[in-house]
Amino acid sequence: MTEELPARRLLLVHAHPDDEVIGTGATMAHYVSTGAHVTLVTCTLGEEGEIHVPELSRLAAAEADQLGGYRLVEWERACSALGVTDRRMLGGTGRYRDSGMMGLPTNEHPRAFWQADLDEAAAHLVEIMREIRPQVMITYDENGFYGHPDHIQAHRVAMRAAELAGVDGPEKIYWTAMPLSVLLDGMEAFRGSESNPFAEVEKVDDLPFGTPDEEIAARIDGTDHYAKKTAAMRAHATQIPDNSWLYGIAGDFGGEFMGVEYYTLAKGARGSGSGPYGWESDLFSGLA
Ligand SMILES: CC(=O)N[C@H]1[C@@H](O[C@@H]2[C@H](O)[C@H](O)[C@@H](O)[C@H](O)[C@H]2O)O[C@H](CO)[C@@H](O)[C@@H]1O
Ligand SMILES: [Zn+2]
Repeated sequence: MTEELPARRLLLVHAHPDDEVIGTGATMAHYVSTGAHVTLVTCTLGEEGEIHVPELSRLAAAEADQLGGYRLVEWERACSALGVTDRRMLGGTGRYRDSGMMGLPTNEHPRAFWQADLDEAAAHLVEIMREIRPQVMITYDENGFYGHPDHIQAHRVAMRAAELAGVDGPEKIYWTAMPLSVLLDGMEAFRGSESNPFAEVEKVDDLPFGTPDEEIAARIDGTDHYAKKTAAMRAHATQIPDNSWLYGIAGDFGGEFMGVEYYTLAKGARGSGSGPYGWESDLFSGLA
């Protein structure tokens, strides 16, 4: 199968519809534009999410429980905006359910991803790895970037699958990250602004995420694709309201802020890089 695919193949493992764009949208659009094969695997339909579109409020889990189906459509539209055609739901559409925020009763739902059997869930991903044989995989760190149970489980399943897949698994594994210097710039840029996501944050260490700059391995500049990322964010209207601070960043910083995404390297050898910490500008750097 892989002989029919492009030489460079990137696999991304995300928890909910909208995670793909928020954390890695510019990276996905960038690699699609370079001719790489980009495969997105999303683990749940986001059934327990909020709804920021009032006329859709009755789709909520506590009412019609139809939000998952609606977010599937949002996810398809967002992937189309990014140019990502190979997009899959782990184990098939609806196999694993959004677990809700940590500690909520929804964590105990029988189909909650947080309850998934690790090797059974990983086996679904191994199947995709054996088909695609990605050289590079992107997922979250052990804390799921910010501690959501589905993000933590996505990390565990992705790392377990890479272990089980052996030679068919990725040679390099990256975890999404945000450099502390970028967070500090963001706190400064938003100081005093109306929709300030950092309003309650006294110091950067109070945030559930943030990585020392020297621990970052790659900085992917997808500023050329910032408009695609913004269009993909707009596709996720139930999760990202028009007045979201994410658009505020885009407005103030343009592509510079929203179009650049950062990663730590969890597996594989770092390729050539630049700057004070040798940040790679290509996730496939150093691969044959
Ligand atoms: C980006 C992300 O992972 N979003 C998740 C998250 O959404 C949060 C949740 O609705 C919370 O109640 C809000 O206060 C917070 O602002 C949201 O980011 O968790 C949802 C439920 O598991 C999930 O559907 C959504 O995709
Ligand atoms: Zn998520």
